[in-house]
This record gives sequence, structure tokens and C-alpha cells, in this order.
Amino acid sequence: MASPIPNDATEFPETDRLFLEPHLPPKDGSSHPALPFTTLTFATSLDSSLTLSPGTPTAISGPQPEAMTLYLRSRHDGILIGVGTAVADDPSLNCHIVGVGGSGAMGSTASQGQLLLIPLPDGT
Ligand SMILES: NC(=O)C1=CN([C@@H]2O[C@H](COP(=O)(O)OP(=O)(O)OC[C@H]3O[C@@H](n4cnc5c(N)ncnc54)[C@H](OP(=O)(O)O)[C@@H]3O)[C@@H](O)[C@H]2O)C=CC1
Ligand SMILES: Nc1nc(O)c(N)c(N[C@@H]2O[C@H](COP(=O)(O)O)[C@@H](O)[C@H]2O)n1
Repeated sequence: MASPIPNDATEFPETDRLFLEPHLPPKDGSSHPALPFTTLTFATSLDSSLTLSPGTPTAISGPQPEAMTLYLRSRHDGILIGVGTAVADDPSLNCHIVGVGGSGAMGSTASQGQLLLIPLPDGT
């Protein structure tokens, strides 16, 4: 019998979600700050590199921070990446956390409708 959990589904445990909660926008949308709630997320090596060389997708972090990155996506309305990242990584920018939503995951489809903003070379 087929598993009810899709192959690409990732776990992000409740304990880790509680740790993050004070740093996230409220789930019920009760806060309406004048400026967008913005979270910066990246992985860096001990010598402060983001990648082995420009344009080379490099896995720096492990499974837990990668799951956190996916979960963060579900708690924001948009994802902003640079044009260099779009070209180098062709990232899926989805959220396949079990019970949260997104690509084949179970539960709500929280990541659907997310906005991808890519600054173009002409500054638009
Ligand atoms: N470890 C991690 O967490 C992550 C690693 N990466 C890696 O990073 C690499 C891509 O990074 P990078 O090449 O920097 O590209 P980015 O994706 O960060 O794009 C750079 C963007 O910043 C703009 N920019 C650069 N300097 C300025 C400035 N002074 N003022 C305003 N805009 C500016 C560029 O515009 P313009 O073209 O006009 O100069 C461009 O749109 C890839 O190899 C990717 O794998 C990416 C994301 C996360
Ligand atoms: N959490 C994390 N750890 C790393 O080691 C990384 N290199 C990144 N990079 C970011 O993840 C994007 C890939 O996203 P998809 O899983 O394809 O949706 C990549 O473009 C970087 O923004 N992140």
C-alpha cells in the first residue's frame, strides 16, 4: 500500500517550531506593522562563505536548518532571492513540511500563492 506521506515530505518537529515562534509574524495576522515583517535566512561556512565559488550551489547546512528554511517559507507571504541565486540554483522555493503545506505535503497548502521577487539587472 502506498505511504500517505509523499517521498519529498520533510519533518520539522513541534519543539523546533516553538523555538522559532517568538521570531515569526503572528499566525492570526493580528499584527499590522507599517513595514513588512522580514526574515533573513542563509547558511554560511566558518570562513563566512555562502558557496564554494560564485554560481556553485553548495550544501552548507544539514537537514534540520534546511527543514527550518522550508518552514519559514510557510510563515511568510513572499520569498525574495537575488537574480544570481535564481540563475545558479534554480531553487524550487516550495515548502514540503509534513502538515504545513506545499509540494505534495499533507495539511493546508500554506506555501501556495507565495510571491517570488527577483531583482532584474536593470534595477526593476
Ligand atoms: N548559503 C546560502 O544560504 C545561500 C547561497 N546562495 C549562493 O549564492 C550564490 C549567488 O549569490 P550572488 O552571486 O551574490 O547573487 P545574488 O543571488 O545574491 O544576486 C545578487 C543581486 O544583488 C544585486 N546587487 C549586488 N550588489 C548590489 C549593490 N551594491 N546594490 C544593489 N544591488 C546589488 C545584484 O544586482 P546586479 O546584477 O545589478 O549587480 C543581484 O540582483 C549562488 O552560488 C547561490 O548558490 C544563495 C542563497 C543562499
Ligand atoms: N538552508 C540552506 N542551507 C544551505 O546549505 C543552502 N545552500 C541553502 N540555500 C538556499 O536554499 C535554496 C534552495 O532552495 P530549494 O530547496 O531548491 O527550494 C537556495 O537557492 C538558497 O536560497 N539553504
